[in-house]
Amino acid sequence: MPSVVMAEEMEVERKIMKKSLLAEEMEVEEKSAEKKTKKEKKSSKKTKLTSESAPDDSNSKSPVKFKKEKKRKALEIDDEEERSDTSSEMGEPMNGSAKKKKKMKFEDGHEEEEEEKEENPNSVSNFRISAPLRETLKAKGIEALFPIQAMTFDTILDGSDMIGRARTGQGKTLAFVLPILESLTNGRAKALRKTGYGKAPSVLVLLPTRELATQVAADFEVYGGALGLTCCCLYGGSPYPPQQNQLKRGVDIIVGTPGRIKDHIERGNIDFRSLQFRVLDEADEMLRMGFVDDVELILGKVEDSSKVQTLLFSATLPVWVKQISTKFLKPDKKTADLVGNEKMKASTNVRHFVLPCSVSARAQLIPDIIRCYSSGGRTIIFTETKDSASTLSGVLPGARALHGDIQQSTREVTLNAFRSGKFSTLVATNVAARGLDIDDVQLIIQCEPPRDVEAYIHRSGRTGRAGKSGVAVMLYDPRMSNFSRIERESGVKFERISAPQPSDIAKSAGVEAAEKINEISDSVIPVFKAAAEELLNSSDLTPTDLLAKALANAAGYTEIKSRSLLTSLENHVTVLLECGKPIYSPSFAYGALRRFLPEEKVESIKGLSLTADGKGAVFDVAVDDLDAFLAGQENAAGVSLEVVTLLPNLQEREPSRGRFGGGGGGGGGGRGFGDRRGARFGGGGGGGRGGGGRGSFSRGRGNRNSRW
Ligand SMILES: Nc1ncnc2c1ncn2[C@@H]1O[C@H](COP(=O)(O)OP(=O)(O)OP(=O)(O)O)[C@@H](O)[C@H]1O
Repeated sequence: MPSVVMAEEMEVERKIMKKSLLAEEMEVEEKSAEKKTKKEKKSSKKTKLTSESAPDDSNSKSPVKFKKEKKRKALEIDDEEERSDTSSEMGEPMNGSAKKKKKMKFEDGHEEEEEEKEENPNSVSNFRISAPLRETLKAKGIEALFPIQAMTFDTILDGSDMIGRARTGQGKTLAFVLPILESLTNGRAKALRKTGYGKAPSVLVLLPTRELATQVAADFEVYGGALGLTCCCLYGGSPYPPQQNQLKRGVDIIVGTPGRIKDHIERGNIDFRSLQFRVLDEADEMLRMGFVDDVELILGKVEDSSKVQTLLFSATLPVWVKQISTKFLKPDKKTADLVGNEKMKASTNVRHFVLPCSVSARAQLIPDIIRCYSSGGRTIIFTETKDSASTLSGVLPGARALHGDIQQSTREVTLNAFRSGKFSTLVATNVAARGLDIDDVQLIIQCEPPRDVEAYIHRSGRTGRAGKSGVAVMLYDPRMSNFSRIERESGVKFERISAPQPSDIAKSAGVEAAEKINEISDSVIPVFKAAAEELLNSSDLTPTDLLAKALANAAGYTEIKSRSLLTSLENHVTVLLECGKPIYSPSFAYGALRRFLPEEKVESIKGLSLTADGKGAVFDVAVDDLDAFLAGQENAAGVSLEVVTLLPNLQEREPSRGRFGGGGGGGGGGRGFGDRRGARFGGGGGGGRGGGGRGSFSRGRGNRNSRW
């Protein structure tokens, strides 16, 4: 699978932009402002750090700080339009050093370009990060901050409320963890932090799921632990006493889900009088899940919220969340938005595919998708319901399920086993959609288009993290689902693929089997030689054909089944019907078939779709019925049937009526039998399911986790 590679020139330009951004911040730190060139100042205007209102300068500000604020003020971009030019290039994490080209002149007069290493402006050493934290980052392989981290670090450390948004896998967690820890140990919050037995917490982090809470708490434990700070994780489904005891002994940081934290507040276990930071991670999901009342109640427990810094992070921030956030954040909050109004909201490190597949063919098809697209890494499969996660995990070899009905202790065991590579296919509901950061997840399969675009963005974002590449395949049943709204709202241009054919998969299995034969010790030859000679002498097949059968056997194949293009069913083929005149509707196509086929055969066809040029219809037929179909056409003048192995352009389905649109919805025209994996369907916008955005969010706790 080709990885997503960025053009070198873009890379260099991006790094220059990043440099100017950092230089902007460093200017405040050091008094070396004069060294900055005009060019840097100009390009630094691309900084997307925005302020909702002028920062309050009234508090004791050093001249240096004042200068910084003044400068920031000059950069303020208040209107959405200006924000929309947020550069995704800036949003891409980069590691190591930037490279620039240096011209070398040789004695004979010829010149050569040489790449010269330049210090990464986002290098950890360029930030106010103390030695123990620097060392811990280094031990984790982190030597430079990712863009969202570089953009928010000083702002948070200097005391501002902040909204942070960057695409999935770009390091939003450390974007709040690092400045909070520095503030508590060396910065503004140090003086106010409580110490000793029974200390009240300084930090509260709220997250939507237990798994995510555990993960973020682990980061606080690793990095905070290096600074002598303690953390406890509070989530439902686990016993109260250990959590109560930890709170009693005193902790610096509390991470958890709103329901359990609220319960602890009601039991009088948490004292928020010393709280200095509140973080809402995956804020939109938490509010959407019906936690809004709990969140409000919890945040409302802080007596003087003007003294507390509130930070809100997510890869998706629908407008309604931004509106709510005004309740929780101060008016002069800053925004670092690396997505902004850019069209592409999902990860740019992921290849996004869609594949037509009927519900009944899923279990057959998924193992082949994994074989073709997982590059030997881990796969997460998302289902819409808990039931289908359980069912699917039961039929997929070596897969395990994760959803809200599974006991918390089992959920933890499952996730740990997946993380540590004990099994490689996790079938999950949306409990695993947000935030989970698991190494080497190469492939995401979504069994059907999710209900909202945010779910698509977060699910597909479980791969392609921290600058690595990944693949997301979304299945859809052409008769039941439609992905045009997700395509439109996420900005993803899906690559249309059809099911990997068993023969393709068998071929690669054959290559693997042949490689393995070379690894087998010669010691087996004397033992098997007699049988081999006997086979050669008694068979009519050539030695090559016999060896091919032996390889098939070694790869576990006794026969090759075909798979249809429309519904991905085994032992089905896809057939193109033409009548010598336009086919305007599916019923017209059915009518044409009825002219020469008995009703039960017509009823047996699957996935009938009209071609985008309006001249044909395609459908899937059982291999056993194919002869009857082809023989029947002889008796129907003007009708022709042809087995196809590449999917033609199809008309976009009209979702509201559950039928196919007639007339010119196709776009692209022509039959377009292109590359099988890239076979494109008719374009056209299509209304999408229900259309429109979400107007409201649910309140109360009643509905959370109900489906997943
Ligand atoms: N500066 C860095 N250098 C290298 N790796 C990093 C850096 N910052 C974070 N990472 C790694 O990047 C991965 C993704 O980080 P993180 O989980 O914080 O992403 P995210 O933006 O919160 O994603 P999501 O939106 O899916 O929650 C993690 O494995 C993390 O350790």
